[in-house]
Amino acid sequence: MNVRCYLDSTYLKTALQAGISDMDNINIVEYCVREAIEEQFKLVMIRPEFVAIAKEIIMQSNSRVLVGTVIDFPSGDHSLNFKLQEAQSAIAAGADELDFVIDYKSFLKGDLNIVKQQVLECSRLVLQNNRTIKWIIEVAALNATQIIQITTLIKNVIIANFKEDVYDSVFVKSSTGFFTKNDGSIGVATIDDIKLILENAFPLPVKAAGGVRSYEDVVTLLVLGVKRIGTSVAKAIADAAPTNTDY
Ligand SMILES: O=C[C@H](O)COP(=O)(O)O
Repeated sequence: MNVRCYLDSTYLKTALQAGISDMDNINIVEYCVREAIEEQFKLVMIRPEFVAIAKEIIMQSNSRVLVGTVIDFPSGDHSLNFKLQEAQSAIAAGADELDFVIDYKSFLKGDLNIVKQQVLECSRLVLQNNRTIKWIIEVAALNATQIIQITTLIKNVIIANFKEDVYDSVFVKSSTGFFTKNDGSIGVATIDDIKLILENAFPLPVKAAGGVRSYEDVVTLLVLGVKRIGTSVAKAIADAAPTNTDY
C-alpha cells in the first residue's frame, strides 16, 4: 500500500475565503482534481457546487479517484431537511462520499434527540444510495468527555439501525479544519483527540482531518488505526513518502 491510498486531498475554501474570484477558485478546484488523478489519491474533497465538474474530469480521465464533498459545512447547525436536501443534490451530482458536520451545537446544548435523528436519517439516505458517509464531530469545540459521548452516540445509532455490512461505510471524522477558537486560531485535531475517537468508534472506521501536515503525521495516524486522512497538503505529504515502505 502507498500513503496515497489513504488520502482525501482537500480543498474547501470559498472564493471569498481564498480572497480570489469565483473563476480563480474554480481553477484551483480543477487543478486539485487533476492533481488527485495524477497522484492517484483515494479521493478529492471539494465543496458541493464543484462535484459535477470534478466527476466529469475524473470520468474523462478514466480514473478511479473518488469525489467527496461536505454537507452543512462548516457549521453543522442547519436543520435535518437542509442536510438531507444538500446531500440529495450532492448524490445526484455524483458524490461518492459525503462528509456531514454533525450538529455539535445541539449536542452541546443537550438536544441529543435532534442529533440522533440527523445521524439516523442522513446515514440512511447516504447508505441507501450505496455511498460512504463521514460524521465530522469538530473536536476543537469539545472536551474529552464530549468527544467520547458524541462518538459513542454516532456508533450506537448506526449499530442499532443498520446491518454490520455497512459499518465500513460510516466514518467518524475529527475536524472541519475551519473551526475558529476563541484566540482566533484554527482548531485542529490532536493525537489525543484521535485516540479518543478510535477507542470509542469501533467498529466504525475513523478519518483524521484538521491539521495533518506531514508524512510523519500520516504514518503515526495510520499506525494508530485511522483508516482515512483528510488534508489540504496531500501532494506535499505524498512527495515526502519513501518508495519502499508499507505506507
Ligand atoms: O476536511 C478536511 C479539512 O478541511 C482539512 O483540514 P486542513 O486544511 O487542516 O488539512
